[in-house]
Amino acid sequence: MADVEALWKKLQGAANCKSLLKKHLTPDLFTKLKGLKTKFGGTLADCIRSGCENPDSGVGIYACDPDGYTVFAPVLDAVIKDYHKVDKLNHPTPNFGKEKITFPNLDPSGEMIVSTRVRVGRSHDSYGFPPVITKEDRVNMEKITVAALSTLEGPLKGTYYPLTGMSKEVQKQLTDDHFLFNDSDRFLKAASGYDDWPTGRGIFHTPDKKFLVWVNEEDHLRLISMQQGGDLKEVYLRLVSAIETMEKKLSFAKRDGLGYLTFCPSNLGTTLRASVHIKIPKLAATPEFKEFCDKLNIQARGIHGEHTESVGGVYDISNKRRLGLSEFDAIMEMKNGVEAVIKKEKELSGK
Ligand SMILES: Nc1ncnc2c1ncn2[C@@H]1O[C@H](COP(=O)(O)OP(=O)(O)OP(=O)(O)O)[C@@H](O)[C@H]1O
Repeated sequence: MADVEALWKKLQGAANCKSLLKKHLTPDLFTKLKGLKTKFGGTLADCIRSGCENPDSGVGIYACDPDGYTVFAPVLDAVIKDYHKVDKLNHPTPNFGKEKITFPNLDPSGEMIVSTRVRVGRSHDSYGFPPVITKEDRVNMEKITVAALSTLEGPLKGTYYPLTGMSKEVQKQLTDDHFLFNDSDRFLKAASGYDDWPTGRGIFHTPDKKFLVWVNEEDHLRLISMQQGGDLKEVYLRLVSAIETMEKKLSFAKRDGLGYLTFCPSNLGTTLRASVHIKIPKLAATPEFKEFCDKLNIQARGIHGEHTESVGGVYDISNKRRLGLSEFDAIMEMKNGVEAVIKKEKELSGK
């Protein structure tokens, strides 16, 4: 209890903090929630530690485990509604809309889009999230995930490479090439995301690295499809095929109204982030860039992941909304946003 009180005091003292945690964890709610525990043993302190220690957090709260979304719903629901801009938590049942994906390459000339990537997160429903799991849990989860992955066939057939024992050079190269994660996000670190690093973590990928799975990074699983250029249709359909196959092999955490559950509430619902790395030096230099993206429900990031800077006018543009819409709608929102970005960049370049 001393822990949660100290964290609360820190949050209260952070005058410039603009996180959703600070906005929605009222003194009343704090009093109501501070002594509760989930069935995985998770506490409010486990959820808010990162946001209290990093007052510059945008969201500031993680779920300690799948049950945290129920036990700490009074604060998490408010944060979720605010982040995803929804009034109600009535996420629809999954709908990938495979038969409706007929659009052509988003950048047939290949001049602007460097690469396209779509990812989803999935959580084992019988394990907690990083703040409440042990080293043994991580190893067990790795085992069941890898066993399921090893049954994939055809274009999804690949090999699992554990982080333990992987040389620093190989790790760096894979990370620089945008395939692998690292342990450098201070928000995730404060949320126990890197405890027992690198035990239980690894990457599965096909020989061509077009389908990859991150094991025990931020989420228990991240399924990723990516390739050079702007063929979003090919990238998305490959991912859907992988999701449908993995669903049959593992049991994932879901909640009515919230969709698939992930460690960070910003990811739940579809858990889908579809992005392009795209050269937009002109548009990005305009003062209205952020507003332009906001209006289209898209988000711009640097090209080495969230909280990084752009390099040479190349930005990561992705759908911002993941909850309250279907996977198909999330993909269409990203596609329409990217098309608008391309049009604007061309206009500004006089093309
Ligand atoms: N369209 C893309 N093409 C190539 N690499 C990409 C693309 N989008 C993202 N990446 C790479 O994927 C890695 C992970 O990025 P990042 O952490 O921003 O997103 P994420 O995996 O979707 O997770 P989160 O949103 O939780 O941070 C980074 O190396 C990033 O450069």
